[in-house]
Amino acid sequence: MGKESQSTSHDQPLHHVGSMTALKMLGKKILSSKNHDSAHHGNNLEAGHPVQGMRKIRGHGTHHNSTSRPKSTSPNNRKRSSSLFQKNMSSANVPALTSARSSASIHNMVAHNNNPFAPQQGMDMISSGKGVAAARKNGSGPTNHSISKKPSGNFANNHHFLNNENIIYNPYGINGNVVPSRSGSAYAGNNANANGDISFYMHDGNSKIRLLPLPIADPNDYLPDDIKQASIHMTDNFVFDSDNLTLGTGGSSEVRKIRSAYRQKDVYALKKLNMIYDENAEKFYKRCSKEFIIAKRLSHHINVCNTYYLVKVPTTTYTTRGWGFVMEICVKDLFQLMERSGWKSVPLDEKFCIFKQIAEAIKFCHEEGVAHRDLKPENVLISKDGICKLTDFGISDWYHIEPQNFNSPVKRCEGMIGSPPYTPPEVMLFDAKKNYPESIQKPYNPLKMDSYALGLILIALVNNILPFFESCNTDPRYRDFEISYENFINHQCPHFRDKNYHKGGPGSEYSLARNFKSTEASRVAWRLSDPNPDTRYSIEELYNDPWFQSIEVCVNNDDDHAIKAPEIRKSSSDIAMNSNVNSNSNSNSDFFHSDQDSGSRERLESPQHTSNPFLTAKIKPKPKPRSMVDIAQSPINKSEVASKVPSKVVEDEEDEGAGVEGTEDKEETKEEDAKREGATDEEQKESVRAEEAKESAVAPDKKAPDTKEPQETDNRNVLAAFPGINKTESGHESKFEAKGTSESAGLSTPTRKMSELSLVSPTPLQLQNVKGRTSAGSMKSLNGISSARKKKKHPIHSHLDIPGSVTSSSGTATYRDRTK
Ligand SMILES: Nc1ncnc2c1ncn2[C@@H]1O[C@H](COP(=O)(O)OP(=O)(O)OP(=O)(O)O)[C@@H](O)[C@H]1O
Repeated sequence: MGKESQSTSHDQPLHHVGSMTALKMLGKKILSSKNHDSAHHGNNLEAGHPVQGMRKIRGHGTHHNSTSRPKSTSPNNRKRSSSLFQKNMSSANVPALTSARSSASIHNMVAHNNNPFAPQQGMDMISSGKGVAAARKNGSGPTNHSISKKPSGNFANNHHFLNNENIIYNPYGINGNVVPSRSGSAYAGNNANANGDISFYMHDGNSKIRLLPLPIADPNDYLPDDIKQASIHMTDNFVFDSDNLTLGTGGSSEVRKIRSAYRQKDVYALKKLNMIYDENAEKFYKRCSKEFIIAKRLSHHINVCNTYYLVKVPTTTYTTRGWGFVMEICVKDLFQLMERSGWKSVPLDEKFCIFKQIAEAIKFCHEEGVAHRDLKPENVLISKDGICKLTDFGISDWYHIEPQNFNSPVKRCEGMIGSPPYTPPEVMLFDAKKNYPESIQKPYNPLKMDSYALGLILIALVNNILPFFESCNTDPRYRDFEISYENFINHQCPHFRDKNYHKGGPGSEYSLARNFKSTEASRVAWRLSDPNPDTRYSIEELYNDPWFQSIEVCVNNDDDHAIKAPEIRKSSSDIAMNSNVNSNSNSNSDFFHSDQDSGSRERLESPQHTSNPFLTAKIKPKPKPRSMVDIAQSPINKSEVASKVPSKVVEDEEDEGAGVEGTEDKEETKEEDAKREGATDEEQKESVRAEEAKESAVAPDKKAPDTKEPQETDNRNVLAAFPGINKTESGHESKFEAKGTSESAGLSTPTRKMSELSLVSPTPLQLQNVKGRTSAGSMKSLNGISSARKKKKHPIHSHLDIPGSVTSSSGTATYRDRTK
């Protein structure tokens, strides 16, 4: 193995990439897009040209029973990467923490990737062997905001250097030749406009970006019955955050902050999904619905990021029309923690806790019949409580030959997928760029992909570096690792690979074992990252390992942790009915509602005649919207006011026990009511115009609508007709969010750290942090903590409490909590 490199400081000035300007004229759009990293990363990163040659491979592997055997990497392959390298690594001969780009052939992404849980019509593409892959692109993506560009060239010259860190950040391993564009958007193929789809001309400031053709499909058409949704429009119940905050970007998505339309404090993430490459609309819908189905079904574990809804997203100044996932919002991803300068000082037991939480998530996925297949730090989110949450099931798949029969064997895969170096060597053999002979490309076990990635993550967590760039013999450092591995077994521990062997692993004479400071821990890391998949630890073996069992974690799945599920009051039926009434005023709109989204809308408009079994609810017809003249003559709708009374009573009852927050929400609502009732005629007219305009676009700083609409009761009926809806959410309703306690806790200090920056109540994690720094009296002063909170297990580690390179007040701004 190579030697560890010396840390050298190469501070670089912080470059902020400017936001794109929004402009929409004559069917052309340039959407504004703020970069989030400049706001959220505490490190000083200088942008540079992405590393050429670094890659993250991501896509859908093909299954063994595929008729065609696709080659892996193609020019169209999806690329995404994050890279942390030690500075001077070339001279030191050892790479620092890296994650490399991912790419996968469009043609192999979904081969064998069937979706047994989707409606039949949705299965064609998924089992056809044709898939999609997306590239994370260079340019203005949020994560790239804090990195500047250097001329692209050889590998060593294209690192992103962290301030005071000898690691380099290259989140997407993007080729510098790529024309910068908004991250997460798709490039059109040459024939993108061949069908005359006018949507081609609607773009985000880059002519290569495509939009879905109109009408946007109804998500319910692609979902199995049990997770069909009452509300299919994001704007039914959510609004974009007016800060226009981008939380992250991926190869096929942009993640933005949204808020409940009813409780402004309730924030969620919207993963807006983009078409990729030459993907057509149908492939897009099937790909995205599959990801959603997997994510939704896994949304009942504390270490899995909750995915709530698959919704239609309108064209707004924030985003282009399409589909998106409404998700639990997190603070950052693990990669962003690991790149912080303070990461090196994080105690090992905290790192092991993170590792075990990720393992918990993977174990859960496997128990649910899903292989993640793209496990890496970027796909582990950290909640505001410091809890690890697995996300991004874009290339996950059901791994049983018969997906619904968990007794059926594991389905083997073929093809290049995943993210080097987390992609194991047996998968790298399918990388077309490596030109390995087909004879050595063997179908692989997708579960062992997850084991290997876990091992690499553990090594990266502990060493603050990644041991190599790619897990294949074209990487000299990987060859070193293989040789070390064989040496250890041949010369020191011949039984190391034996089942139930739980004696010591490699010691400090091995560079990739040294920092574990325990041969028990190094045993687990090495067993998981065994180059040989046949002897590599399975998740079951990992859980049998005594050292792994001894790791103390902050949270368990049965802990009473609060995940505040989105409140759904309006169903799409309400919108549909409104759309119908207002359709004349929206004829020129590019909002999907205004177009002939007739399939779903017609059903929703007349539920009593619907053929959709999910819409047989006794939907009380919504009162016809009042005309502007009517409103001008009589600003207050008496019938509406009357109908509010019982509705309010119900809410009051519900709010009992909801604590301070419920009270505040009522205050907010009262304010709004007062405002509305005091509005002038002109304001009322404006209000109506705004309501009508909702069909064409969502205003950037849209206020939460009236929360006391009489249809609330009706919507309960609607929701009652959807057995799957809110199933996950109801069990996780937040039991605590005291108001204003962070202020009393004195957490707003100039040198405060990230976990202290909560603008509302401190999390248990924060309480733990505060406990370490304040007296018991101070703890008691953190009042407003409900008994429910006290029941909650206190995390024992401060996973978010990792200082970055920037300690000045300007740096403090970068710690802004995105979940507020
Ligand atoms: N729920 C969330 N809360 C906060 N940030 C998020 C959330 N989901 C995703 N992100 C951020 O956005 C980034 C991209 O998300 P994700 O990996 O799901 O996108 P993707 O398009 O599937 O990526 P790719 O396809 O390139 O692997 C994440 O790495 C993370 O930083």
